[in-house]
Amino acid sequence: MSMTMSEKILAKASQKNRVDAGEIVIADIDIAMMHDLTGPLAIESFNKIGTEKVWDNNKVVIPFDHQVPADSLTSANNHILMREFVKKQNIENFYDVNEGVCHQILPEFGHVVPGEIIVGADSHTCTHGAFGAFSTGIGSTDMAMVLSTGKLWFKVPETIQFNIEGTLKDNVCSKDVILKIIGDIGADGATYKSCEFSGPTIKDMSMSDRMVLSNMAVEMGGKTGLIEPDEKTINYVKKHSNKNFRTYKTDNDASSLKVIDFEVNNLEPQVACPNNVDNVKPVSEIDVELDQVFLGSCTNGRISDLRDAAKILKGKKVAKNTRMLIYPASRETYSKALDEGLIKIFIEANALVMNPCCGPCLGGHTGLIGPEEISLSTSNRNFKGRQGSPEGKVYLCSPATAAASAIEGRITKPE
Ligand SMILES: CC(C)[C@H](C(=O)O)[C@@H](O)C(=O)O
Ligand code: SF4
Repeated sequence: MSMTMSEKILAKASQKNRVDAGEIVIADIDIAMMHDLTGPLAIESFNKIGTEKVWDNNKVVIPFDHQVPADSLTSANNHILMREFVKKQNIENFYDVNEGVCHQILPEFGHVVPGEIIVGADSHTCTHGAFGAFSTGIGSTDMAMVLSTGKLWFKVPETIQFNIEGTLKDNVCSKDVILKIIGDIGADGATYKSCEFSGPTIKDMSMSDRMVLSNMAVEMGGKTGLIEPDEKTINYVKKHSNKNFRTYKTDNDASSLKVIDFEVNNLEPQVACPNNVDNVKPVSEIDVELDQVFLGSCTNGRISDLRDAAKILKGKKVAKNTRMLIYPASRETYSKALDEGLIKIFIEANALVMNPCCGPCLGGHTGLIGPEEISLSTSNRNFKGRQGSPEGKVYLCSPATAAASAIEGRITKPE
């Protein structure tokens, strides 16, 4: 009987031959991730449940990334609480303040493989759908139940498949594709749907470009953001992980499947304007002066993103009245950027290169914007107050648009 990729993975995880959209299942969890901001609450709830040991200390992954290194006594105390938990529970997959953004380091360290169920106490856990895993964000109290039992209930989602065709023009990136999709269908256009990205344009994309699409599935309400594994997926996963895995694909005649077609041959670079992710316009329609440009985050802080930006910034300078902050998404990304001479290009352009972490993305650590300031950002959210002051404004774009705009000091088409 025909099923979607999500249905197949949830059926396997709940030991069933078949599940249907709308059905409630109790699934075995393969990976549970919590970070320095959501971990403390999950641990508090876990302690209330009273279970002595986590269900499987090899399946729990704990990265520190939101407030690293500690920027206040509160975050220092959170870190201490979590390090103690790591020790007591004998959690080997612990990544302290030096490693980088959770959604980047999970695949880098081989925790992500196709066909598994991954839950994270962070909404952008949908990023790992790019590897064909059913991966989704959950709350801290749900995480406490997972830590305690290794299981979680899910309502099986229906699927919207975004079938993307066409060749992207130079300097048009996967970020522009996902911004266009969200602009068209709206911030609630895929609420509780399993979003699936497919078609020839996706086949041509690298794993990092695919991660950008999956990462932003939640910004249109998606439960997850899947991409059918292919040779590129398998090569990446085999390089990073020694886990066994199985791949799944959606049957074209699955009854809960809806397909939406997109053609991207003539797509222009896109920008999401304040204060909503679906307030999307082509970059050529916007003319705004910038106080800050942020290149980084789990959406666009990977090595390919830094390369895209460096190509444009090479030999140029960031505009005088604009500051550019660059946060490589992980230590590995930082190290590659060093080897490839990208960091030198950034420093010579007068950009500020920071440590791998979430940075200004959620306005809770470094690089906040003040009242009336305007930020252009390669991250995924731009609601009021997201990067600091509620009177500040955030525009979202691709790394190429960010780099070109930093040089001009205003939102500019990358050329
Ligand atoms: C802190 C965390 C709960 C939050 C999330 O879940 O997404 C953050 O990562 C974000 O991007 O807003
Ligand atoms: S980089 Fe931003 S979106 Fe991603 S996990 Fe960190 S705060 Fe959330």
